[in-house]
Amino acid sequence: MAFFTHHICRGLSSSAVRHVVIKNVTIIGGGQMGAGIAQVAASTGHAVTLVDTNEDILKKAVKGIEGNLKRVVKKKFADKPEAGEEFLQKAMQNVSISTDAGSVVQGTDLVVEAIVENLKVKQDLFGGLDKLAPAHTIFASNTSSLSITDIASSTNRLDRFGGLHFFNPVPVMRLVEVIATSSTSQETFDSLLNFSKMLGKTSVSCKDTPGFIVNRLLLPYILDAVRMYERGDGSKEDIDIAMKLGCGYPMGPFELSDYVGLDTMKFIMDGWSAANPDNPMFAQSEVLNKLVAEGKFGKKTGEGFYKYK
Ligand SMILES: CCCCCCCCCCCCC[C@H](O)CC(=O)SCCNC(=O)CCNC(=O)[C@H](O)C(C)(C)COP(=O)(O)OP(=O)(O)OC[C@H]1O[C@@H](n2cnc3c(N)ncnc32)[C@H](O)[C@@H]1OP(=O)(O)O
Ligand SMILES: NC(=O)c1ccc[n+]([C@@H]2O[C@H](COP(=O)([O-])OP(=O)(O)OC[C@H]3O[C@@H](n4cnc5c(N)ncnc54)[C@H](O)[C@@H]3O)[C@@H](O)[C@H]2O)c1
Repeated sequence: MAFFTHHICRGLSSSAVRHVVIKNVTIIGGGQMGAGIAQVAASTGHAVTLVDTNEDILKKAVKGIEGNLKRVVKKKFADKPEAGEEFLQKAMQNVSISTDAGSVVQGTDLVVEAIVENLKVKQDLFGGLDKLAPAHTIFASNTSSLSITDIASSTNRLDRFGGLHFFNPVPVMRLVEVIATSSTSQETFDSLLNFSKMLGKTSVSCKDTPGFIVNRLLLPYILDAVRMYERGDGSKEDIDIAMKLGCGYPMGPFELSDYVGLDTMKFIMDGWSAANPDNPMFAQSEVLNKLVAEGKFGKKTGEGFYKYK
């Protein structure tokens, strides 16, 4: 099916381009990404339910969202405190939490999944929700590296399934990769593009290929940095400094890996190593495996490549 590119609709009048207006959003996974997506969706007028299996994670997520929004208010409404307070209250009223995904999805327009980077866990989640969500509900995964086609295969709504790959931290990073599979309907694709626009994001699209655009280019870069470090050619500190001062990156590869989460990095690596067993690029990283085995996942656990206070 030929898709509209999101800058040019190929010869069709605007009336032919339809999309579902998304108001109620269920975000599954209250970790780094889910909380960030919830913050942005709630502060742009969407009714958001953040779902996780762990109640404590949900409570921590809501506290983090409120803290981040207070930072936004301090800056954006510096000379309009009342308007700032109203913005904060409205956004927070848009956020609710639940540990019961099955009941929440029965009243939702869009499910955005941001759970652990494991294909079977994602498939099991969507397979169960598919039986409970209304027919019009669109499903989207925030996966970093898995195939949207493979994730969607556990459902019967292949036409209403796509990828929405946000970047960390979601409130700051302006990009969303909007991914259609060969079964995604035009209406679904346009709805996901429109939703991204309503969030204030800039979207790009590409085929449903491993890592989409950014991660397919980011993975080799980070892996080469890790190999350089493992060979003893340079310290992790100097490699980070070199890429920040030499290329203007806000974070070097080791800082970024700690920020993303070494557990997630390992999930991604394991998937790509298994899919490409003969490609030396995806050979396992000893230093990554050791850190993860020791529970050192980076910023989220207080230690990864670096120690955090
Ligand atoms: C190790 C082996 C690896 C094996 C290979 C596997 C590789 C796989 C591929 C990689 C993984 C992919 C992961 C994912 O799918 C894709 C990604 O998300 S990649 C990550 C993209 N993100 C980045 O590159 C982030 C780069 N860093 C930055 O932009 C900045 O450092 C920062 C994080 C924004 C922090 O900015 P600073 O200026 O340093 O610090 P401040 O605290 O002043 O923040 C500035 C500004 O931003 C606001 N802000 C910061 N953090 C948050 C937050 N969490 N939520 C909301 N707002 C935040 C802060 O308020 C400031 O705003 P201001 O107050 O100034 O208006
Ligand atoms: N961390 C990043 O920088 C980043 C960026 C873009 C995309 N992603 C992708 O987003 C997803 C989440 O990443 P993260 O960094 O937020 O992970 P995270 O570990 O911070 O959060 C994952 C959350 O999902 C919850 N969870 C796991 N299984 C669940 C289930 N069956 N039902 C409900 N909740 C469940 C966990 O309790 C946890 O709170 C992954 O697919 C990852 O590849 C991560």
